[in-house]
Amino acid sequence: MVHVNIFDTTLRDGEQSPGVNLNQLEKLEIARQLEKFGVDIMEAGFPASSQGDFEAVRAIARSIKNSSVTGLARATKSDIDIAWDALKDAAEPRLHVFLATSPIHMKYKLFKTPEEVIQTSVDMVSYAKQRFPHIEWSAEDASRSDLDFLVKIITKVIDAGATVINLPDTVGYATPAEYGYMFRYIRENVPNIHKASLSCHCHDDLGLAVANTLAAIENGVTQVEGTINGIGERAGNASLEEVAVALNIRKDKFPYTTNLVLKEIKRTSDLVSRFTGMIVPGNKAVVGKNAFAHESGIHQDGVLKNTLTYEIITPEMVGIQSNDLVLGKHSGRHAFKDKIENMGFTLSAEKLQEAFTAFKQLTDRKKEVTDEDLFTILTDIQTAVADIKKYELVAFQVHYGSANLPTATVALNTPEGVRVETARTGSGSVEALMNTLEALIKEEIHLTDYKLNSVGQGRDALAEVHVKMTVDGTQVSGRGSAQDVLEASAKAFLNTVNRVLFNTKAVAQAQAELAQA
Ligand SMILES: CC(=O)SCCNC(=O)CCNC(=O)[C@H](O)C(C)(C)COP(=O)(O)OP(=O)(O)OC[C@H]1O[C@@H](n2cnc3c(N)ncnc32)[C@H](O)[C@@H]1OP(=O)(O)O
Ligand SMILES: CC(C)C(=O)C(=O)O
Repeated sequence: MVHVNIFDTTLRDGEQSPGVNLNQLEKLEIARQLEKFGVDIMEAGFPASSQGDFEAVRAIARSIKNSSVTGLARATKSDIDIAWDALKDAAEPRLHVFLATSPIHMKYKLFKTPEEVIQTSVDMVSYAKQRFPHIEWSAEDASRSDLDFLVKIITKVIDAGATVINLPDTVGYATPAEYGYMFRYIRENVPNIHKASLSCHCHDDLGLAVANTLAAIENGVTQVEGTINGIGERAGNASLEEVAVALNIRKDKFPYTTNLVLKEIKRTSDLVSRFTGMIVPGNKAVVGKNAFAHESGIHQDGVLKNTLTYEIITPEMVGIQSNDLVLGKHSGRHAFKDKIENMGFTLSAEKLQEAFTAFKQLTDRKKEVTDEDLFTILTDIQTAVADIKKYELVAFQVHYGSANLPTATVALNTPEGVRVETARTGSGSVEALMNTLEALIKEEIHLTDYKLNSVGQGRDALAEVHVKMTVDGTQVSGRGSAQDVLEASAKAFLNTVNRVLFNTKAVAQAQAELAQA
C-alpha cells in the first residue's frame, strides 16, 4: 500500500487564523501532542516573521524527536538563514520555501516576471540546499497558475535540489476535479518528477478543502498538509482529523497508510481549540459535540437496534471515552493521578500538587468534576509560566441590579508588587468589571472580542472566557475559567495582559527548562 505523509501546519498556517496568538509553552504542548498523534512533519512556524516565532520553532525543533520539524521561509536569503538558525538542531532539518506562480500574484504582488520567479526559486532552493537536506518548495497559488509554467518551474526547482513539491490551493478556488487534474498533469509532464514527492495544501474558502485533498491523493500526492480543526488563514485549511478518518473509513476508495494514531484525535482537537480560543462548532465533522449524537426518533430507533444504521465512525475510534472513573469530593491523589495520566497529561510533582489543590477547591463547589473540567484546569497549569511578575487579582465585587448602574470594585497586585484598587461603572456587569480592570492597568488596552462558553453541562458547569485585545498596540488573546462568569472574565482579562508583558520572560524560561530537560 502507498504511504501518505501527514504534514501538520497548525502552528504556522493555523496560527494565521485572525486573532490566534499562541505562546511558546502552548506551542510546545501542541507540538508534543502532534507528535503523539503521529504526524510525519510539523510546520512549527515562520522563523523570520518574529522573534517569538523564531524561539518557538527553535524550541520545538530541539524537543520533538519522532516527527520532522520544518519552518516556512520566503524565497529570500535572509528568511532562509533565519530558518536555518531556528531549525539546525532538529533531528532532520527541513525547510519549506515558497514563491507565488500565478499570473495575479506574480504581476500584482511580487512585481516579477515569470522568468524572474523561476530564477529566484532556483537560486533560493540551491542556496538552501547548501544546508538543509530536505527542501519543500511551494508554488503559492498553484491552482490559479498556468499548468505549463508549473511544469517548467517544477522541473528546474527539482534539479536545484527540492525534494518535495507542494502545489497549494492558496485561495480555496479549485474544485476536486481541477485540483486532482493539476497533479496528474504534473506527474505526466515533469520529466524529473520521480526525484521528488508531491504534496497538497488546501484552503476551505468554498468548503472544498478536504474533498480537494482526497482528490489530490487519488492523483498521486504522497504528502497531505492541513491543520487540526481545520483552522488557518481566512476560512481555514483542510482539517487533518477529517482527512485521517476519511482515509480510514473509506479504505475501499483509499488504499493508503499513514502513521496517524486516530485515538489521539479528540485530545489533539481539544488542546488546539483551548489554546487558540477557536471553539469547535457542534456540527463539525469528527470532533464536533454533535458528531456522534442522534436526535431524531427514527435515528435513535435505528441506533438502538444496530449502531451501523446511522453511525459510520465510532466515538472510540477518535478517542472519545466513556467517563468510567468519576472524580468528586472524596477522590484522593491516586485516583486523580491515574485519571490525568489516562487523559494524556504528564505533570511534574509540583504541578501535580497544584492541580490536585485546584481540583479539591473545585469539588467544594461542584458535585462531580468532569473530564472537561479537569482538561481546563490541567491545560492552564501545564502552560502557566511560573516565577514571573504579573498582574494578580486580589479581590473584586460587582453590584448589579436591573434598576442600578452596574458597578465593579477591583483590587489588584501590580507587577511591581503594589496593591491598587478602584471602581468603575459599565452598561452591564461584565463591562463594569472590564472598565475597572482597564483603569488599574497602566498599559493601553483595547478589548476587541469577548466570548463566553460553558465547559460541560449542568448548572454548576465551569465558565470559560476567551478575550482578544490590543495591549500597547500588540494584538493578543487569552482565556480564563472559573465557576463564576465574572471571575472567569477577570481572569481572562489579566491572563491576556500578562501574556504580552512577560512574553520575553516566558521564552527565556522555556529555553532554560528545555536546556535542563
Ligand atoms: C500563503 C501563505 O500563507 S504565505 C505565509 C503568510 N504568513 C505571513 O505572512 C505571516 C507572517 N508574516 C509577517 O510577519 C510579515 O509579513 C513578514 C515579517 C514576513 C514580512 O513583513 P514586511 O517586511 O513588513 O513585508 P510585508 O508583509 O508588508 O510584505 C511582504 C513582502 O514580501 C514579499 N513576498 C511575499 N512572498 C514572498 C516570497 N515567497 N518570497 C519573497 N518575497 C515574498 C512581498 O512581495 C512583499 O515585498 P515588498 O515589501 O518588496 O513589496
Ligand atoms: C505557503 C503556502 C504553502 C501556503 O500556506 C498557501 O499557499 O496557502
